[in-house]
Amino acid sequence: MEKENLMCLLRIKGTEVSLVLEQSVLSWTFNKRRAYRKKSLTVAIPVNEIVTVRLGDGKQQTKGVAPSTQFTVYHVSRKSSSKRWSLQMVTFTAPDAQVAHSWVQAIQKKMFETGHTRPRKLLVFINPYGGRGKASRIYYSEISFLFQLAGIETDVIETTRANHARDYILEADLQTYDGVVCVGGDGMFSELLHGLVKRTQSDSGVCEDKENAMLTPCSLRIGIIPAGSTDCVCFATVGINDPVTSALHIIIGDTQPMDVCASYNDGQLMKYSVSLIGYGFFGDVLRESENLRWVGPIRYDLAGIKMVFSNQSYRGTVEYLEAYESNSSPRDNTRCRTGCLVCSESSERLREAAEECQADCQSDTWKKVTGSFLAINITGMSSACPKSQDGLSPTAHLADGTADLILVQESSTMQFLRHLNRHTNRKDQFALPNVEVHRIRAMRFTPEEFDEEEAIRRQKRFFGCPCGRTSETSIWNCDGEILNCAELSVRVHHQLIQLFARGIEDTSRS
Ligand SMILES: Nc1ncnc2c1ncn2[C@@H]1O[C@H](COP(=O)(O)OP(=O)(O)OP(=O)(O)O)[C@@H](O)[C@H]1O
Repeated sequence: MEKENLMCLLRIKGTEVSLVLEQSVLSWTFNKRRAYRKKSLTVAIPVNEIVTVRLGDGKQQTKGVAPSTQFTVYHVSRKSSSKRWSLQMVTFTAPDAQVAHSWVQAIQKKMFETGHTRPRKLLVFINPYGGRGKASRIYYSEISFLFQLAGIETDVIETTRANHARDYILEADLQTYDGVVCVGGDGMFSELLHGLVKRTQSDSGVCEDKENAMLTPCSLRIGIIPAGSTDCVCFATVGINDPVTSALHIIIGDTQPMDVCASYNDGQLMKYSVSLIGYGFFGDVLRESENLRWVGPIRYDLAGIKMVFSNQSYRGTVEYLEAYESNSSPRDNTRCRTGCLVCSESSERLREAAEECQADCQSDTWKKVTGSFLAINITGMSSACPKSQDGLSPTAHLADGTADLILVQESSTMQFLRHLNRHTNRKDQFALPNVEVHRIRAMRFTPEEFDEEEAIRRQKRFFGCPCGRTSETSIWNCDGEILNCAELSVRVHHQLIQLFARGIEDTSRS
């Protein structure tokens, strides 16, 4: 770029501005205070938040101005206290066409220099039934033009059956893509997760069924355009369920690594998951909600109420491997936010400890808790959602190689309700005598059969088990899908996948 173009007098809607392009920021200052006195006089946008720049007036025709002297910058805009992003455009008028052309080239060059993580080609899966059929409309009316504007090529597939996306990823030639995107809910995300992790392991010759296998991290990133009835993964990684916000994170190439939990039963890989793996309460709620599908999304609330009052607990033994020494704990009252140091420093820490882990997993350093559990929850991230803004474990990290294990021992219905209620009122849900929480890297659970006396006691309860009979064991709820077993072991895989996201931005200080 010509040196004189780094700073230049231009016009926005007839008002003179000084436009400055620095290493990573484009800013303009209104030289006349009068017309813009209510607004900030200088506007600055990071170059990496520019979506595109084009010659022309971006449809804001200014009378008497030749379009060839104009250029338009399309960029991310955010309200200070909100996580919602939108697309803004601003049109500059240059003294002549040559100056306008040079500015476009200069901004494009800077975008290229800072934008090596931006995707150029994406594979998009739309679940036409996601979110009660709204996914296709959301994609075609709100998202596809954004990708076009940013010059991103897309191959779009509308799924025709469950597991269509997963199976496609397992077979297709993915070499030309920079990422895969799902337009749907958590179920669609889970399909992409399974497809990508399995595909990566098979391409790299890793046997994923072995519990102690070192899985190969996936190089393709996953984008989530939230369009389902549950979009928890999007909420916990972006901070809001808004399709346009997510699309803009994809376009500018944000990258958020993420831990993945692998669950095994009897030596067999059962599922991968990133948020909740729950036995007892959350397993029963899911099982019960399946019987209530006909009532719609409210089925989860109805099943939840029933299961709270059934107050069913399940005996067994939980063993876990604690996380390595680190500067975080589940009770430290911090939050995993954009640029989290605990996550970014975890790679170094875990690399050093990797060999030790291999040894530990076979040795005797497992800790043990035996009891009668109302709930056993393992969550790889906070599992925040619109209903519970801080989530199941508010301080959990997205990418530090750990999960939080929450054990809720048998208690009265009132005490359990108090624990559940604290997920929504920001009180400490772990500060109760029957609740404990541990930061872990692996866990295994062995159910215990109960004796005749216990069986009779359970049969006399007013609210029986979800299926109407007395159940010795619960089932596991793994990211909203049923694992029909009680014995389970779980292992956390550090930063196995990457999302087009940047974690939740800390907007409290802006
Ligand atoms: N074309 C299809 N037909 C039927 N099922 C599909 C199709 N495409 C995807 N699915 C399945 O639908 C399930 C739910 O999809 P998704 O998560 O996108 O929507 P949702 O509205 O959030 O779903 P839920 O009602 O389960 O919360 C996924 O598990 C996925 O495997």
